[in-house]
Order: sequence, then structure tokens, then C-alpha cells
Amino acid sequence: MPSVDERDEPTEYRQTPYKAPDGATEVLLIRHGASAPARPDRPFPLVDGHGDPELAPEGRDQAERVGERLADEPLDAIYVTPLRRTSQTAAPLARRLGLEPRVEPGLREVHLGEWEGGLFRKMVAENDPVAQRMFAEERWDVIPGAEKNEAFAARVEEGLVRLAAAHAGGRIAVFTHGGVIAQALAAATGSRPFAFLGADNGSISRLVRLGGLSSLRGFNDVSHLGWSVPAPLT
Ligand SMILES: O=C(O)[C@H](O)COP(=O)(O)O
Repeated sequence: MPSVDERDEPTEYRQTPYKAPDGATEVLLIRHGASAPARPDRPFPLVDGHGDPELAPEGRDQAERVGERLADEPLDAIYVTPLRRTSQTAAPLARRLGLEPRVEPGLREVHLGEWEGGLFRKMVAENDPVAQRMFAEERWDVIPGAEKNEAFAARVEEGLVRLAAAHAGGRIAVFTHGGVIAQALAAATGSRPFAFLGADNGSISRLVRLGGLSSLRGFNDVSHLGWSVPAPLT
């Protein structure tokens, strides 16, 4: 029998923290740690035509920090791409969780055509006219021989579909690349192609996928990277 107080009290509907919908897949997109510097006299080795540098020392430190950050998170699986900077970044977390990383080739970096092997960084650093056009038009394929935006978007989407189907209702960590994170978040939000370009090395972005649609829950979380000076906001 309800007390007099309970009987008279109207039901309250409180605001509560976000919870992913039933059946959704939470996808943590982690950009690999900083890779070795590009040098014109020593191009990166290629894997399937993609530059494949190893992690730089600061990238290995970022990998350890990602491992510490995610060590207590419930994760069903860890994914990497065929490029070693992702598996090297995933290694500390995989060790802590006792999970064997799986390879998802669809989430390898955009193919940069004739600018693979390290030349991309040089052209961007030198503000080459083609690099200027690439940023202005937000198209990878202004680089000679580079992957078309549409083909890249399709394979990233196919990769995410595969992972979401394999982990419905679950949560996964995907160690991937700056271009892939930009593409996945642009597709999730309907933004310009390059609106999310520039995720930091070792950063964590977060998507929740359900029924083929993604919601953006976080972009470029670097709170675990121990930056001694807070990044400027302007
Ligand atoms: O800086 C680079 O070498 C390219 O932008 C590749 O980006 P990634 O290191 O995130 O794959």
C-alpha cells in the first residue's frame, strides 16, 4: 500500500548520462602513435603500395598511454590495419587485455598515389600547389594516382559495416589512421570530407553505430597523452 506521500508524488523523469542504444556497436577510433619522420633519401617501405613507417619513440610513448587509458574499459576486440604503425600502437593495450588484434584491411590509410612513401608530408610542409588544391577542394585524388574520395569512402564504410555486424551490442577499439578517422566522422555527420582531418597521434574518437548509421560521441580525446601545457583553444 503506497504511503500518502508516494501516492501524491508525480513521476519524475531525470536527465541521465548517455547510454548506447541496445544492439549498437561502440567504436573507439584511435589514431596510431607518431610514426618515423619522412626523409627524401630514405623512403618508407611499402605494404600493398602504402607507406609503412614504424613508430617513432614518441609514438611508442603514446601507445603506452593509450594502453593505460583503455586498460579498464570493457572491450570485445581490438582491430588494426595491415600497416605496422597501428599494430605497434595497439600492442600495449592488447598485452594488458590479453586480446589478439585482428586485421581489418578496409580501414587502412587513404592511398596517396605518387606521394606515398613519405612524400606527402614533404609536399604538405612545403605548401606545394597540389597540396593547396587538395586542401581547398578536400579531394585526395588531386594527388597523381591517389585513391578517389568515393572509393575511399566506400571501403571505410564497408569496413565499419563488417565490424559493427561482428560486434552488435559490443565495444571495440580500432587502431587506424588520420584519413580514415576523418572519413568515418565525415560520413557519420554528413560534414565536408576534411572537416575532421587532423586527429592527433594517440587520440581517441568515438562512434556509436546502429542500423548502418553512426552517431559521433567524441573527437580527438587526448586527455591521456600527458601534454604538459594544455593545447591552446584558439
Ligand atoms: O603524415 C602522413 O604520413 C600521412 O598523413 C598518413 O597519415 P597516418 O600517419 O595517420 O596514416
